[in-house]
Amino acid sequence: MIHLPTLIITTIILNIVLGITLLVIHRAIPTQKSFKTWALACFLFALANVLTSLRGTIEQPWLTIVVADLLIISVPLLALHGMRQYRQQTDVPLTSIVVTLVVSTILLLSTLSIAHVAEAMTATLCGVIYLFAANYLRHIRPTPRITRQILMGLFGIHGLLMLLMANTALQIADTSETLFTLLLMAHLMMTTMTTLLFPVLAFSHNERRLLKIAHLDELTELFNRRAFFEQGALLLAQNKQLEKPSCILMIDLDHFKSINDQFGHAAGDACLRHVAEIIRRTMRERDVAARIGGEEFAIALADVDRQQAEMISQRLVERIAAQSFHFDGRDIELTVSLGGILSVRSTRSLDDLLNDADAALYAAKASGRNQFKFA
Ligand SMILES: Nc1nc2c(ncn2[C@@H]2O[C@H](COP(=O)(O)OP(=O)(O)OP(=O)(O)O)[C@@H](O)[C@H]2O)c(=O)[nH]1
Repeated sequence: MIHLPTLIITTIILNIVLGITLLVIHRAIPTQKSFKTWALACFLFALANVLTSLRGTIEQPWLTIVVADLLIISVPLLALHGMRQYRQQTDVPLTSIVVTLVVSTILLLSTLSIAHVAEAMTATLCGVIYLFAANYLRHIRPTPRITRQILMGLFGIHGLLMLLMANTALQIADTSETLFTLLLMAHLMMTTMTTLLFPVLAFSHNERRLLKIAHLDELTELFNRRAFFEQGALLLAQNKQLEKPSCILMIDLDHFKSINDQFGHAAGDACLRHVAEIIRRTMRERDVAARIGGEEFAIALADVDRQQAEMISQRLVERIAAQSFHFDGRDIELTVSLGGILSVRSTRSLDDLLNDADAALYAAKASGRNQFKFA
């Protein structure tokens, strides 16, 4: 079993190294202030550990408990602040940090005489902030799902662990030091892994952002026409290699001109975003969905048979018709027509399949709209 002093020294050294690493990254990309914030969090964590370890040596509880605990609380606060800076790419007000630290100071001063209660309170606060941060990560997009999920998991575990630490601190009299050391070790591992993952999150986020500029339709954030031809062709090639059928769907809003005329262009844009969102929610990870023209969407489906393709098409048409759309307090009736083509041997080009899907779409329009047809 690792000794508590060894663990604390390891924590201090590791956090200083991590902090320096994050500062180096910040020097390389000075516009990303979040790295400086995360570096500060590491240094404060190291300092907090120095102060905490002095608890048995110097009789200055305001320093070894109040200041140390405030530093510990500021660590998840700064991690969260860095994520907010990252998401918003602007200066983020420090209000929430200041308010939390002021409230914490008051609570710490009032519980100072009962050290375990102060410790439990600090751990509880940290736990809650980590859980909040785990939830906040859901909003950082367009980051790859896996990076986000790992970080969310780490923050979540970290939050629960801190709550467990709070509980342990309250019962410290009957709890062995071993459990506390174990918890501290897990806490240390979490901090290290989270800090190491921040740059990964940031770089993959940046890469996604560049990808987004080149490949995404600005209005709907689905793929644009060019990206559809690239990604769709790739999917067809994969299907061909796996000897799986390929399916292309084309979707066109019904009477969209009259929606624009009646409710205005902004309402028309909102309708397009609404339809895109339903498409996004209906698609699976490997499907390729795009806005390929003004009010025209195309989808290449991965790995479906005729029955599944028809089920997806029906679901899309029905969902769009069923979900009433409101804009500026007014109800807009929105339906789409859908044309599909399923090529069993997948030897045909994307262009070719799109033409057939377009013909089927035309047939769906001719048959009265708000329906799907397959070629
Ligand atoms: N708001 C908005 N309108 C667009 C956009 N791109 C194209 N449009 C409009 O979409 C309308 C398309 O109209 P049409 O091609 O006549 O088709 P429709 O009225 O939907 O009729 P059907 O397709 O036959 O049901 C035109 O009025 C375009 O101005 C866009 O990005 N935003």
